[in-house]
Amino acid sequence: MSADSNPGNHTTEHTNPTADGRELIRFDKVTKRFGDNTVLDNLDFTVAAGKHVTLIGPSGSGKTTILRLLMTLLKVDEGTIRVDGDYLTHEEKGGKLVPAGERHTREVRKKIGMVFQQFNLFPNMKVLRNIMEAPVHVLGLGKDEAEQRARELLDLVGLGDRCDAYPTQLSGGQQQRVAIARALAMRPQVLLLDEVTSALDPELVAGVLDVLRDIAHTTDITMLCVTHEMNFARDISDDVLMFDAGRVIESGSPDKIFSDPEHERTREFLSAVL
Ligand SMILES: Nc1ncnc2c1ncn2[C@@H]1O[C@H](COP(=O)(O)OP(=O)(O)OP(=O)(O)O)[C@@H](O)[C@H]1O
Repeated sequence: MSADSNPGNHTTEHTNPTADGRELIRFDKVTKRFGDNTVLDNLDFTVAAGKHVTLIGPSGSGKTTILRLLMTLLKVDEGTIRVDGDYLTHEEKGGKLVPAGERHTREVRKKIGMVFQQFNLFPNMKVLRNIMEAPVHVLGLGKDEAEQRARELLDLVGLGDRCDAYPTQLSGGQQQRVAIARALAMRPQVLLLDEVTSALDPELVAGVLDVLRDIAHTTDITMLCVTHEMNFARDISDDVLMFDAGRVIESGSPDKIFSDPEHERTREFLSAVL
């Protein structure tokens, strides 16, 4: 599984007919600290285009921090992150790598969509407008085209008949499906999923996971997913990365990680959650 002799360097390489082998996400020696708490420690990993990668590990091991760094909601302390070859954390100026400016960051971030634990919909906008807002205002898409895209995505998530509802008129599961459609409306190359069912009542979880399974199996979008839903992780993942204390301690296919983990910490973690 490792890309080279560095045990911390993890590369996704399982067969996926939709992948073209291009590297879409690359973390190089990324360190992130909060005060004297080192949350990510010299982390290297890559995700190839079209792959679905799930991050698992104990609470506090740094999984969400990785997604927040990719969304540029946090900044790295050391190291670099690249998305589809472009530096997210830095930009090249006069042949030198310098910390990225706001404009550069905004451009690279357009390649990334994220669905959060809390749905974060705009409460004062109807469902259709929630989805159209960013394509119109960030991508500059015409209103008709944005609306057509939004309607198609609402059909995809099974909510084609709720265009005119306000978020508060929907169940949590429906709101999360709108949030998925909203993330996809930007046509991102990578979809980040951060414990997207954790805030839902149990009976609403399956509907959201079914939509995501569908997207995983019928599109070529790259996914990086943090979840405690291990059956879902098994279903959609090409690769599973097991985190502990800010490092990837083990990675491999879901069959390998869930059925025959090598690391004692992985075995302990799985016996606690499965
Ligand atoms: N904004 C912040 N300020 C200070 N500490 C933070 C901040 N965000 C995260 N942390 C700390 O960083 C560590 C990693 O947090 P992170 O949310 O990435 O873990 P996680 O693996 O996603 O955990 P969980 O499964 O519980 O969501 C934790 O110790 C957390 O308390």
